[in-house]
Amino acid sequence: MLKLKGVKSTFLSLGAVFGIFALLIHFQSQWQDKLTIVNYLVYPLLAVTTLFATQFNRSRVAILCILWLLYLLSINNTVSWSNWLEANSEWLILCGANLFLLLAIIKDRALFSIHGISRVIFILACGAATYTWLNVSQDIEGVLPETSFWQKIQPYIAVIVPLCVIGSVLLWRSLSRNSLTLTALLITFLVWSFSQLDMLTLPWSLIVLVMSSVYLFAVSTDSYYLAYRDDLTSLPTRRALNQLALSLGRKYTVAMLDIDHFKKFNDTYGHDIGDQVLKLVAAKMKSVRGGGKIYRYGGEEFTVVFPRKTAAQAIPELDTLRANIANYDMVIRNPKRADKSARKAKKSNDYKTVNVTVSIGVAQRQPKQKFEHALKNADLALYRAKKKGRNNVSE
Ligand SMILES: Nc1nc2c(ncn2[C@@H]2O[C@H](COP(=O)(O)OP(=O)(O)OP(=O)(O)O)[C@@H](O)[C@H]2O)c(=O)[nH]1
Repeated sequence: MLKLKGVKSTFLSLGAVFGIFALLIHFQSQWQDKLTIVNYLVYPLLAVTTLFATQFNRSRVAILCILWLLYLLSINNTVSWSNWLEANSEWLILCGANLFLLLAIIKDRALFSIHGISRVIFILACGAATYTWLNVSQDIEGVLPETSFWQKIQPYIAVIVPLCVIGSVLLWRSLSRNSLTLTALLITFLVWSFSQLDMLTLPWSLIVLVMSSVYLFAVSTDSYYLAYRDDLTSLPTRRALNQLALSLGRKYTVAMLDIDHFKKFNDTYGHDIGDQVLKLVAAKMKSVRGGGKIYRYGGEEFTVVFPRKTAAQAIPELDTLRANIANYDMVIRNPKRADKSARKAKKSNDYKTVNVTVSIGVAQRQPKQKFEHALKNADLALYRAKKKGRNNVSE
């Protein structure tokens, strides 16, 4: 299934990178004489990106950088296989595309381990499979019907048709996964194919320089998300909340939200269903109005911060949120079929509907008060909300 975030980030990234290439082509005269600097810069940048990617366990990006490095060395005739590559351009373009597809399918695993060896074997197998395909495609071309339709298609069977298939798979994976690494692979594939087919005419060192920057951006953004986003709910974590606290002004309101009787819920339905409920509550919380910023504080506790808002302004928004959650019939999949979408599960009667309520404690920051103190007051207010019988907002 397509993910809205995946669609957005894929098209934004594609637009940004191809926009940069368009600008580079447009202003060619301005940088032509500085190409030697680019030629020197690209190698250290590739090395830094490889180290950075390895450090953050993004082995696929590290492999990409190593492949680019080998390619640059081969086109500069510094390695022994340069001439062979030049004579086998069809193999080169298709093998490159197959490698990007392979990297989109395998997982990020530590490079310096048994997985590193398996990656090398996969890459060699990719090269061999490409070679076999090019031979087989010649046989296919030989047995095609003599009709004009097949004769028109014939020149494209060996390279263009596989490129279109690979491009479609990469596009689909990027749109449906919301992963910057997959988007970077899609961009790499497009840049590689367009350049090899002479549709993008820029020096390779410049292309690789731009691509290395794209990888650095992808790895650092992914790492930021890893550190500041909660894995289960995708909400920012307590670490991100502490970061926000540093930039808050004098006036703000903090709310602590806790799911009622969640231990009993877990005991009744199991931890997996508890996890699904946490996700659904988090998704519902994202709809809070009034500029509320949502964080997963920990466990089944969430924090909402309303910058520049008084408690009186925040409470109606929080009460609407509380009511929305209480009235929300949550469709829960059977955890054994967690791979199925809720809609499919609904069709097959393999679902149940559950409801939860939440209690919310609110505190407005008092003059000269630190963020931790305001948070503590919100926690005390939450305690009062629980005492009052839960499913309410207390100040
Ligand atoms: N499924 C799941 N459960 C969690 C997670 N984090 C915390 N919990 C559970 O949340 C429950 C919290 O229970 P308590 O703090 O005793 O409170 P409660 O049952 O919600 O009761 P009240 O807060 O008094 O209404 C515990 O059973 C935790 O195991 C999580 O990530 N997933």
